[in-house]
Amino acid sequence: MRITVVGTGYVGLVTGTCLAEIGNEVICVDVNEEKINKLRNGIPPIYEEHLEEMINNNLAKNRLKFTTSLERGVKLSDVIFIAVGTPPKSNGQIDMSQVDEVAKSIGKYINGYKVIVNKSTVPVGSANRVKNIVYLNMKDKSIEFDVVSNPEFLREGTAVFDTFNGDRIVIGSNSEKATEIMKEIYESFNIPMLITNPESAEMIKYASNAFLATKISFINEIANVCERVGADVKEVAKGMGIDKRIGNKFLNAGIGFGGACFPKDIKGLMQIGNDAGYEFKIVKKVLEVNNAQRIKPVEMLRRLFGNLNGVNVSILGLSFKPGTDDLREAPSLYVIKELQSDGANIKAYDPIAMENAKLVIGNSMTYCNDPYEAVEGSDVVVLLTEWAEFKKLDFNRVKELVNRPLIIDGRNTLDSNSLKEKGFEYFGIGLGDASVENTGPKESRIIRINQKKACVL
Ligand SMILES: NC(=O)C1=CN([C@@H]2O[C@H](COP(=O)(O)OP(=O)(O)OC[C@H]3O[C@@H](n4cnc5c(N)ncnc54)[C@H](O)[C@@H]3O)[C@@H](O)[C@H]2O)C=CC1
Ligand SMILES: O=C(O)[C@H]1O[C@H](OP(=O)(O)OP(=O)(O)OC[C@H]2O[C@@H](n3ccc(=O)[nH]c3=O)[C@H](O)[C@@H]2O)[C@H](O)[C@@H](O)[C@@H]1O
Repeated sequence: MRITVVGTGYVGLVTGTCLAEIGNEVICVDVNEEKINKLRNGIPPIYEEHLEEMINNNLAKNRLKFTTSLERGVKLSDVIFIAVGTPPKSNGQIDMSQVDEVAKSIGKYINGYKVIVNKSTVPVGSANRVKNIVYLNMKDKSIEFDVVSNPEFLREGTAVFDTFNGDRIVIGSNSEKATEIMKEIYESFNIPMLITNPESAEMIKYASNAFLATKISFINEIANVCERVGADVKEVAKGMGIDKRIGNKFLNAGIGFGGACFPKDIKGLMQIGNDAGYEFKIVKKVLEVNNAQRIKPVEMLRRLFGNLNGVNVSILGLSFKPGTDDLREAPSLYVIKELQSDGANIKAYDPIAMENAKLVIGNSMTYCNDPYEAVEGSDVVVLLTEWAEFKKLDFNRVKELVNRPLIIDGRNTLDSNSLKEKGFEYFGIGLGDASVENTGPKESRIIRINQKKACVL
C-alpha cells in the first residue's frame, strides 16, 4: 500500500519505518528540513533501539522516502497518517494547530479517495474536526475521503518493539471502506484489533494514559505511607500485582512519571471533561501527587543535610526513563532546579541524554563523560533514571571516589543489601527501613509498626 506519514517525531518516524518494514511504500513528511536531510542520509533525529538500522534497510530497498513536500505526500498515497505534535498550551489546553495545518494542506492537495488517519493523540471529536477542515479546503468537493482515529500506544525507548508487539490496535471508523483498508494495513502485525467509532477510539487513548499514570501516583502514595509505617513498597507491589485484576505492571514506585505524554494527556483529559461540563477529579490529584513526588529526592536531601548550600550532588540519569534521550517533563529537570536554588553543586551523567541535557539545562551544572567521573568527590549520589548500566557499576570503585558513601535511589533499582554491605548509606522510595523518614534520633521518627507483630501467613 502507498502510505504517507506526516510528522517524523517518535510516533511518525517509528510508524512510517515499521510500515515500510512490512512492505508498504512509505513517504514520511516533515516541515523540519534539517530532520528530513538527516533522515535521507539514514540518521534518525531521535534515539530508539533498532530504528536506525531499519531506516537504512528500507531506504536501501527504496520503500521509505523522506520529504518536506506534503503535496507529494498527499498526491502519491492512498492513506495519510497524521502524526504531528499536539502539545499542551500554557493553560493546559491541547494545541491542535499542527493537526489543523496538516488537515488544511490535505484538503488543498487531495486528488482522489484517501483514508486520513489521526495517529496523534487528539481530543474527542477530532476526527470530525479534521473531516471539516479537509472538506472546507477542497477545491473539488466531489472527491471522497474518510477520517479514522487510530491512536498510538507505543512507549518511547521500546517504540519499535511496541509497534510490532502491541496489546491492541484501535481503529475508530464510521466507514466500512476505510475500516477494511486499515485492517489490511495492520493484518500482518498479528495484534488484536478493536474496531469502534472515532469518539470511543479517541477516548480510549486518553483513558489508557490517565489510568497508567493513576497506577503510578497510587503506588507512589502507597510508598509514601510505607516509609512511615515500616513497610516495603516493592513487596507491597509484588503482593498486589499477583492479583490478576490488578496486574503487576506500572506499580514501580519512585520519583514519578515524566515524558511528553502522561502529564500532557492528563491535562488533556481534564479539558475534555471540562468542555463537556464535567470536572475530572481523580486525574487532577494524580498530577498533584506526581508534582510532589518528582522532587522527593530533594526533600530527602534537605532532611539529611539540613542545608544543601555547597553540597556536592552527583546525578545518575537525566532522561525521563531508560532507553530514550527524551527529557520532556523529566523528573531530573525539577530535581536539578530545586537543588540549584538551594545552592548545591551538581555533576551529572546519562548514557544517552547528555547532548539533549546540555540544550535544555545549559551550563549551570557539570556534565561528565562517565558515571565514575560524575561521582568523584560527591557528598551524595542521586539516581534518577534506572539505566541498566548503573546497576552494573563497580560500587567498590564508587566508594573510593566519593566523599561520603551515600546513595538516594529514586527508582528503587539498586541492590540495597549489597550496597549496605559495602558500607553505603542507602535510601530508596518507600522501602521501610531504607527511608529517610526513618533516620535521625528515635524520638523524631514517624509512626513505626512493630514488625514483630506482623503475621506470617
Ligand atoms: N512520543 C510518544 O511516545 C507518543 C506520542 N503520541 C502522540 O503522537 C503525537 C506525536 O508525538 P511525537 O511523535 O512525540 O511528537 P514530536 O514532537 O516528536 O514530532 C512531531 C513532528 O511533527 C512535525 N510537524 C509539525 N507540524 C508539521 C506539519 N505541518 N507538517 C509536517 N510535519 C509537521 C514536527 O516537525 C515534528 O518532527 C502527539 O499527539 C503525541 O501525544 C502517542 C503515543 C506515544
Ligand atoms: O502516549 C504516549 O506517549 C505513551 O505514554 C506512555 O509511554 P512513555 O511516556 O513513553 O513511557 P512509560 O514507559 O509509560 O513511562 C512513563 C513514565 O512513567 C514512569 N513510570 C512507569 C512505570 C512505573 O511503574 N513507574 C513509573 O514511575 C517512567 O519512569 C516514566 O517517567 C505509555 O506507556 C504509552 O502506552 C503511550 O503510548
